[in-house]
Amino acid sequence: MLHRRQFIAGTAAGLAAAPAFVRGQNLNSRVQIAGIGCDGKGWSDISEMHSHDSTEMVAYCDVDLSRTEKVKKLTPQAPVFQDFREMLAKHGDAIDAVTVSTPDHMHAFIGLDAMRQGKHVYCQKPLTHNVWEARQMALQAKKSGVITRLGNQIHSHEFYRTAVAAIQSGVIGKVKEVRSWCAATGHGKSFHISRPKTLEDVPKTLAWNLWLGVAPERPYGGWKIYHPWGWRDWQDFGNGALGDFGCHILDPVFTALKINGAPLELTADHTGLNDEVWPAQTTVKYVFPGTEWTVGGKLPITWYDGGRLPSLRGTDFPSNQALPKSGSLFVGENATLVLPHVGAPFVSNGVLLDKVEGLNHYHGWVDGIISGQQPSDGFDYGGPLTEAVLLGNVAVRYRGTKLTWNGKAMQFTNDDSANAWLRRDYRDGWDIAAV
Ligand SMILES: NC(=O)C1=CN([C@@H]2O[C@H](COP(=O)(O)OP(=O)(O)OC[C@H]3O[C@@H](n4cnc5c(N)ncnc54)[C@H](OP(=O)(O)O)[C@@H]3O)[C@@H](O)[C@H]2O)C=CC1
Ligand SMILES: O=C1CO[C@H](CO)[C@@H](O)[C@@H]1O
Repeated sequence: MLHRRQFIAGTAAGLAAAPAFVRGQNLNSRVQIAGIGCDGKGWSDISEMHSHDSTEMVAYCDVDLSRTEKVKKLTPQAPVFQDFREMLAKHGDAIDAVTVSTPDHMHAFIGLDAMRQGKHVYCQKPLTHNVWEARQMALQAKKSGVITRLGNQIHSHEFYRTAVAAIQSGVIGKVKEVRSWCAATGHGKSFHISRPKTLEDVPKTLAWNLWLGVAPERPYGGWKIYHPWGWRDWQDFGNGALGDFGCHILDPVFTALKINGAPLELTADHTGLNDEVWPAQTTVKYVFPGTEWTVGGKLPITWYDGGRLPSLRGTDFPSNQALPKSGSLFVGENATLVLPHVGAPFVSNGVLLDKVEGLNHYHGWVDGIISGQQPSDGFDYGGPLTEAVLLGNVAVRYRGTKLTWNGKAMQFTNDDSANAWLRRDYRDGWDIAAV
């Protein structure tokens, strides 16, 4: 039998073309994973992958070495890098798969490069920072034949799975309309109007240029101005509350109603936008094509964030009953289903729902690599979901204007200027090639 390394070396030439899961099937060993982004959500992604019986964490990468203490304790033998490109170049033979848990602006740059090298990818939500990148991620996953999963772990949670099964059992009838909302008002910076004036020195452990990556240059502002965590509200790095929570809260809507098409049109309203940060409160009215689980040819879905709440309660939903802080209302022909964000779903007519067991989302990806079966929520699904979410932030730039969208052509059809917001200009040396 070939040694693992020999096997990989022997097949490396054909790797990009061959389905990469072939490696996992023939290894007779563990799935060897590298974690990119080691703290914050990265730490939970890494520890969950590590807890699978058939994995080995073989390398780590984080642009800030001060944030790698936990992974060094977890597997002291695994090398730690600051630049994922160096990690893949020097250690790539030992790596079957990667987790990408960096801030959003780097997901596509890293994820595409990894998939082009035949690595399976588990990537945090939203899948990318802009619509074009989401399309490229889905195309590359298909081209490389790798096993992918979006890191919206609640997709596999008992509550979301229960709601999906209930809707598909017909308990509320076909769905007429959906309202989804999120209490978050960004992450505390959505009222800032400009960048910090006082700048702190870059910590010695942090490679600021690598943190910036594809984004335009700007000085390191200080702890939590951008890194870690604070990047979410800034347009160059994150996508505000919609980008942060859309792929969580809209996920059961997409899964339950089998939405796999792009919206037909969308209109946004909000509390104000500058050139730097996303608005504090946003509403996006989408119209999607109807599906087998909806009434008629069109499905309205409305998104609210920053504490805005839906006014429409739907069939039989008592107007004095409080809505959860975040969640979705599925207005059906016969009743309304309320799905709190990570809360037990309930139906307005009091029908008790059959509980569906939750699954380990992270392990589902590893099991997919081992079996060669793409789990639900791969980039073929996470790409379109992310596109829909991020289209909302394009509409935010055209407050009050209805934008019509041709998903297949990836184009707005009634305002060409909006098409410029589908992707960004990449910093010199950080370009992303189309698939
Ligand atoms: N699924 C979920 O429930 C959650 C998902 N997320 C998602 O996870 C991702 C990360 O968010 P979060 O952990 O809160 O962010 P943080 O800023 O706290 O952490 C990101 C980590 O990635 C590192 N990093 C940044 N850029 C790179 C790079 N180019 N290469 C390698 N490492 C890098 C950071 O280092 P540094 O210290 O320099 O910033 C840090 O350790 C986001 O996409 C977010 O949306 C977040 C929370 C929950
Ligand atoms: O996905 C996420 C889940 O919740 C966090 C807040 O508590 C978010 O900020 C994060 O990005």
